[in-house]
Parts: sequence; C-alpha cells; structure tokens
Amino acid sequence: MRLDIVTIFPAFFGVLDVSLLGKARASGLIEVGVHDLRDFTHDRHRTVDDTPYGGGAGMVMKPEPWGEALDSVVTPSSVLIVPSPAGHPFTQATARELATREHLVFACGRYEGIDQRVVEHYSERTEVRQLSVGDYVLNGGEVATMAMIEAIGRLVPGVVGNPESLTEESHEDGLLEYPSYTKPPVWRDLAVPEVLLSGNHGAIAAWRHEQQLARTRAVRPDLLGTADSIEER
Ligand SMILES: Nc1c(O)cccc1[N+](=O)[O-]
Repeated sequence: MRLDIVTIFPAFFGVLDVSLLGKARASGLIEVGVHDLRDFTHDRHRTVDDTPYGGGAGMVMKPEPWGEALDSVVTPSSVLIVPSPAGHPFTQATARELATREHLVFACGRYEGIDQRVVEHYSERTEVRQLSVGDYVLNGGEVATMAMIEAIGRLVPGVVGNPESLTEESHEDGLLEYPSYTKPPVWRDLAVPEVLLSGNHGAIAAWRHEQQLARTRAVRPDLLGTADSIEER
C-alpha cells in the first residue's frame, strides 16, 4: 500500500516514522509520501488561501495549488480522501475496506476548507471520499488523517504481528470489546473475575460475550439493532 499526504504542515506527520507504522514503512509494507502544499505555489508568499466568494468569516484554500499538488500524486486507481466534518462517517468497516486499496491520497484542508471545485474536478478522474472522524470541529484535516492512517494501516496484512489480536477489538464484530485483566489476581482489594481464572474456555468466552453486550447496551446502544438481534448476538 502507498499513502500520499498533502498538507501545509508536513512536519506533523513525522510521527509516522515511529511505532507500528514506522516498522511497516521500514519493511516496505506501507510506503508514505508527505507533500507540502506550499511547494505547489508560485508567488513570493507561497499563498494557499483567499477570501470566500459570497463573504463570510475565514479563508478558503485556493484550487490552483491543490490541483498541481494532487496532479502530482493522484492516478485513476487512487482513492482521494478528504477529511471533512461534512464527510461520511469513518468507521471500522471503512478502515477495513480502505486497507484493501493500493493507493490512498489524503488531502488535509485547513481554514474553512478547500475550494469545492477540487472535489468536483477529481471526482471525474478518480474515487473521492469525503470522510469524517467525528462530529466536532478540528482546525484541519491532519489529526483526522493520522487517525484514519492508524486505523487503516494496522489492518494491512503483515503490519500487526498477531492477526488474531485484530479480531477481538471494539467495533470489529459490531460490539464494544470486553474488559481485560492481567496479573496480579488481586490489586488494591480488587479481584480479577473468577471465571477468567477458571481455565474453562467455554465459560470464559460466554462471559466475555456477555460483557461485550452489557458494555455496548450501556455505552453505545446505537450500535445495536432491534431487540431480537441483540439476543442473537
Ligand atoms: N471534524 C473535522 C474537522 O472539523 C475538520 C477536518 C476533518 C474533520 N473530520 O474528519 O472529522
């Protein structure tokens, strides 16, 4: 998989050289290119924004630098991802789907966003996905891009050492994950649930599933379907 990121803050993505994704890059499983949008400007001030047509507060990112920057990386087989509060929700299912694609390009907008014609132009040439990581306001697309890259990158085959660890996580099966415990068996008078020490794998699996259901009902009832489908889970 190759990732290309276009941003006015390229240094923000230095963190991609460490941790899991750093290893994935070193092993060649994931290639990453970070591109400074200002390198695609031609004026002395390296201008990337201007005032909005129709008035209003803030500035809008100009289409010209974006066109030159994206032309340098986007191909017909790319997926151009534009993080946006107005985007479709980015979920674990989205991450799983995007982890199967060969080339993802992330366009990190700032200010009031990118001139809409950029999305319109590239929608004629490749797959464009406007995606949101949450219903709150960020100053730009960089944090959202990092979250998406982490969620997607860890699902690329070979990135996570033990693929088993990917199957028992929140949202993988539509439920929140069960609580986890490790040694010591008692800590500050708090004991690990007996069933986990029983060695009875069937009872442990049943307890964990019930914990998933209880947590999901309590914290994220929106993830559950109708009442009967809850019982089926
Ligand atoms: N929420 C938000 C934003 O305010 C700005 C850029 C991207 C996002 N997002 O992906 O959710």
